[in-house]
Amino acid sequence: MFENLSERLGGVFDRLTKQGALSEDDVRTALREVRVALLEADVSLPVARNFIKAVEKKATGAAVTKSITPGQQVVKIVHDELIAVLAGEDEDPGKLRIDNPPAPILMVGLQGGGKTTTTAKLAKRLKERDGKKVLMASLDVNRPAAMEQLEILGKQIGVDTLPIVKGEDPVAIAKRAKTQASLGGYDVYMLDTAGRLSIDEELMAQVAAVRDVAKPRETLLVVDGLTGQDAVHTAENFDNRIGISGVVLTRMDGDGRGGAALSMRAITGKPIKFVGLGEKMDALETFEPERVAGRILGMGDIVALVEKAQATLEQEQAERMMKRFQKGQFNMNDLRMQLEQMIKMGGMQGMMSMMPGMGKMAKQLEGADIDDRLLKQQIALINSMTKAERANPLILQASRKKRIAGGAGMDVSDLNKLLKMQRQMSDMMKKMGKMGKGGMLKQAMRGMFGKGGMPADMAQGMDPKAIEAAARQMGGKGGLPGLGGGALPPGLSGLGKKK
Ligand SMILES: Nc1nc2c(ncn2[C@@H]2O[C@H](COP(=O)(O)OP(=O)(O)OP(=O)(O)O)[C@@H](O)[C@H]2O)c(=O)[nH]1
Repeated sequence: MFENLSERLGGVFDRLTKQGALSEDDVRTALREVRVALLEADVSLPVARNFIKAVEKKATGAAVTKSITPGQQVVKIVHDELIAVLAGEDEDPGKLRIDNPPAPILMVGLQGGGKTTTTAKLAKRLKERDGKKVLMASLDVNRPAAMEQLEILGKQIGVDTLPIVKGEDPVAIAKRAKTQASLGGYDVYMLDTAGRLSIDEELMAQVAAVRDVAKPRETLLVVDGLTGQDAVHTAENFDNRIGISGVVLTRMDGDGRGGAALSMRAITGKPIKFVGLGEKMDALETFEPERVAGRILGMGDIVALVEKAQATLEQEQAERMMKRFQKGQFNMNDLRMQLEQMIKMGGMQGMMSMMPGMGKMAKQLEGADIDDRLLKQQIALINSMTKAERANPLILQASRKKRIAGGAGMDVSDLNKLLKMQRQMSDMMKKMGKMGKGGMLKQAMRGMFGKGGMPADMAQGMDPKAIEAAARQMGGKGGLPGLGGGALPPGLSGLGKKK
């Protein structure tokens, strides 16, 4: 149902194959296409616009791990955002309020949307999955065939229907259904109201009158998912007049554009509880945002791959480094990894904005024209060392230093700064390792390599005094606000100074 969107996005994402953090241009190009694709999938303009805005914010400068491409990263961000919009706050969309038996469920919608079919499908589901005793009643007095249709479906699925009494009005039928449900020991009774070709006053008044006597626990709007924006308007109308608790989108098995789901959730704010996927009585499924998002993108594999790559890489790296740090080992390879990680996290600024108490500093850096140049130069210095030198920088004598600096096109004084930085970080690691018996280090590592930089739980898990002590150990003359003493190794305090 979302072929258009997936094909288009596939094309865009294929082009984004470079490594490194995502540049604004990469993201913008991709998002322009995403937006067109959303509109083509019948997502309404304001919804598409807001969607793009949210993704843009998350994607620009997003960290990219080694084993995935920026394109894959964008897919993941778009995917996550789709889920966020589709799911809203609902935890379990398929769960209905059917406490206090008999619980009334009111089914509303336009004619031909699939209301009667969905009533029966849902009754079958409640009976079979939840073991509920269900009674169904047709309130469609305008079309006697509709009442018979429900009766036939009831027999087919083994669910009772309220006997048809000719000449009764919908409110009277609703009252009779309630009485029969109470007397018969039913858990649920479902009221299938009459449909109209379009929304009209008479229809709304009739449904409102039924609602007032039945006081439904759930009022489910059944709409044809293929009608796109019309379905969204219908939902808005029914919600304003009757008040709905959820939506069932039918005909999602068709080959329509399907963007209605996204607009529906974003515009009405009502949860999509079920989707109809065919004419058969079993063709009703709980609405699963992950599945729909996967279908919209047609890229479930990539998303899983990205998640797996990130998780494995992060965990392996974190564990390996933690073991070394606990022993107080911190050589040039470790330093290089740290510097690379900093670049991936959006440079100094990006990293600091993720660290507790350092948001202010990140702001100050904003105007300071800092790029990743210094970090890259430091990495270049490390790269021009031999394997033995990286593992044990203590062996670096004057001649080696000259060779290394020359190889990286820098001065020996730059290399000395880098060496000092490595020594201080190594000392710090030793102290931190002893201090918290690994506890603090573990937190710090998880913060560096876990999801999304430094999580809030890191700040919570840390003793403020320990943070201060560590900050003091990290040295540096220009102390950072929010972290007691200086927090940056001296080599890094030269950031931003143009060479
Ligand atoms: N492919 C497909 N067909 C469906 C789905 N849900 C309902 N239908 C079909 O749509 C047609 C109309 O469904 P009804 O349940 O009679 O529609 P209604 O909203 O009750 O219509 P009125 O009773 O006239 O108000 C039937 O042929 C159903 O089998 C679905 O999810 N997928």
